[in-house]
Amino acid sequence: MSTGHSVLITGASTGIGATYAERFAQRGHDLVIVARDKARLESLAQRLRDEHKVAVEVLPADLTNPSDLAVVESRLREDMRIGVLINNAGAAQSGGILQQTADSIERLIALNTTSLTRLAAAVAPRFAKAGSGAIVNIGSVVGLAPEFGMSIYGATKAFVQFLSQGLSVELAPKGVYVQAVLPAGTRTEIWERAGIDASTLSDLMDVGELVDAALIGFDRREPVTMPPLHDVARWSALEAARLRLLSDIQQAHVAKRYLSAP
Ligand SMILES: NC(=O)C1=CN([C@@H]2O[C@H](COP(=O)(O)OP(=O)(O)OC[C@H]3O[C@@H](n4cnc5c(N)ncnc54)[C@H](OP(=O)(O)O)[C@@H]3O)[C@@H](O)[C@H]2O)C=CC1
Ligand SMILES: CC(=O)[C@H](N)C(=O)O
Repeated sequence: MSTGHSVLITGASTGIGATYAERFAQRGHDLVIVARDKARLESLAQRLRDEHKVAVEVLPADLTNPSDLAVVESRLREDMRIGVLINNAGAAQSGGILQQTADSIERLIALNTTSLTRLAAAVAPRFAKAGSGAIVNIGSVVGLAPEFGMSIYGATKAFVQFLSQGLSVELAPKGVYVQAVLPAGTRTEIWERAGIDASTLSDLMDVGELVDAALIGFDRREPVTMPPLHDVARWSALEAARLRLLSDIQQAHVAKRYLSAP
């Protein structure tokens, strides 16, 4: 039997998104599940309806296609039952900027950042007006690691983290919860899709373990949830260092080290 609001999940045909769908269905929420592969969405939907007695609607969309994206945006703007957006759809790309093409880079940015931002922007005014609602954005620890060698992917994920923290500042006072979830390597199809042989990678996290931890962070209303980070004091220290750096920025004059040539 369904309870409470419904949840719209992007990238729900497999991996982290499909696991979120499973977990929210277990919690009794109706779902709207979005991805390109309609057959896979239908089969997941039927299983979740049968097993959990919730309503699951399939909304096939390629989020890099402006007209498909517009349909999902309208749905988020207009469907008053949707109380949670899980902004999960995303992809990675192997190689660096010298190997990637401008078109593949554009597609990656369109999916990982533009679509995620537009969906958040579509739902935020309704949530803010209602004084409730949650937006969950899936980033990655790679967004903290320019050294990792996935510059474009990492940059999209740094964007997701910054956006989430900024939206949290904007929307928390209006009763809207925004969570950034930062997984590390997790066992899903993302590797194969990016042309990376996952069998060469050690220690990938199980997707169920990842999503269960992310949902504990969600229930605690954490602004940033990093399931693979073992010592949370390290995140607090990074945030404190960032704030100290900001407090040393003096806009009116350059720092002394730039007052004379080398
Ligand atoms: N797995 C990992 O190691 C990590 C993953 N992440 C992030 O987690 C999120 C989910 O990744 P994960 O589950 O691993 O990846 P998967 O490749 O397993 O799943 C990606 C999902 O996104 C959907 N998707 C891909 N392209 C589009 C598109 N153009 N339009 C709509 N949906 C699309 C896919 O469905 P379909 O093909 O049917 O469209 C699928 O449901 C991503 O944002 C990823 O960056 C972060 C850190 C680590
Ligand atoms: C680098 C990856 O592709 C991975 N999904 C991650 O974000 O850790």
